[in-house]
Amino acid sequence: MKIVFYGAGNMASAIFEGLISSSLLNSHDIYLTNRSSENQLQDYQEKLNIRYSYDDIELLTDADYVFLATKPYDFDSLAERIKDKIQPGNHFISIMAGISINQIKTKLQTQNPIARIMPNTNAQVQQSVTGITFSESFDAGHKDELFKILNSFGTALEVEEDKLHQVTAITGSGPAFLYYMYEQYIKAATKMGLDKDHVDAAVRNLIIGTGHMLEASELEIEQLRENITSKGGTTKAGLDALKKYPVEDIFTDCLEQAIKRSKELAD
Ligand SMILES: NC(=O)C1=CN([C@@H]2O[C@H](COP(=O)(O)OP(=O)(O)OC[C@H]3O[C@@H](n4cnc5c(N)ncnc54)[C@H](OP(=O)(O)O)[C@@H]3O)[C@@H](O)[C@H]2O)C=CC1
Ligand SMILES: O=C(O)[C@@H]1CCC=N1
Repeated sequence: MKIVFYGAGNMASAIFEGLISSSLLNSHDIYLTNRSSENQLQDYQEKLNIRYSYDDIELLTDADYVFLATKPYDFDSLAERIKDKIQPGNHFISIMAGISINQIKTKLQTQNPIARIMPNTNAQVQQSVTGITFSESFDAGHKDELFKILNSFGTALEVEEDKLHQVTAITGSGPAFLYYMYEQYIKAATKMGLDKDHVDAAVRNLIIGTGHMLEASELEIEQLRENITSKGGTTKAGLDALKKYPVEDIFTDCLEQAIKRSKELAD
């Protein structure tokens, strides 16, 4: 199999690093290119043994899956770069937020199969939650094969194309929203009289351990929380303080704004 990444930035690298670690593919199945940051490609060649090129004919010839992994606003220049060099067997996989299959089809001037995916950077540790939607021309055999590829770096779920806006906000951007909360928790914790480095390490372990509990336990999240909350105890005191703030409203606003921006990018 030959997989090409147009764009080797934060999201693409999480995917190809996750793919290689999963051992579904080996590094020689993957080719990278970007706009101009050749030093990055050289680093990946040295570190992961992945080949790179700026020759689009070499890249696209015999490529089964071609990941479109630029920022949405760079897609026009990418489309100009490759539209005359597309090969019949190329299946395009866009990770770009907002840009529709129809827009991709029009800009690339192609009838080749196109899928849109919305992964997240947890792909790097094979834990991406990935939404996927297909163009009509994507046949069943290639759909199955692509699901195998996506499931090797997490869990893929097919959704209607117009639902990708929600997926983008909830799980695509989601890690950033959670990281932001953790940052605030660490900032607050460092005011409690402990050494900053210790707090940082302790909270990282707290987050990792809590994630493992979610994975291992069959209990609802609410029940897991209640199991920690003793009557008249410290947790209840802290939670009562937290409940004075409209936490759900804050996250509703956060997700609505992210969905709105995804729709704006589509326009
Ligand atoms: N970051 C995330 O968590 C997620 C991102 N996404 C989507 O992934 C896409 C990429 O985001 P991210 O990885 O963060 O962005 P980065 O800025 O980290 O990477 C963008 C990459 O695109 C390359 N590029 C730009 N123009 C061209 C071109 N004309 N030809 C080839 N390569 C080009 C850049 O190359 P160079 O360095 O040489 O300029 C760079 O390698 C976005 O569309 C985003 O919506 C989706 C889900 C999650
Ligand atoms: O911020 C963004 O637009 C991209 C899409 C999802 C995560 N990062």
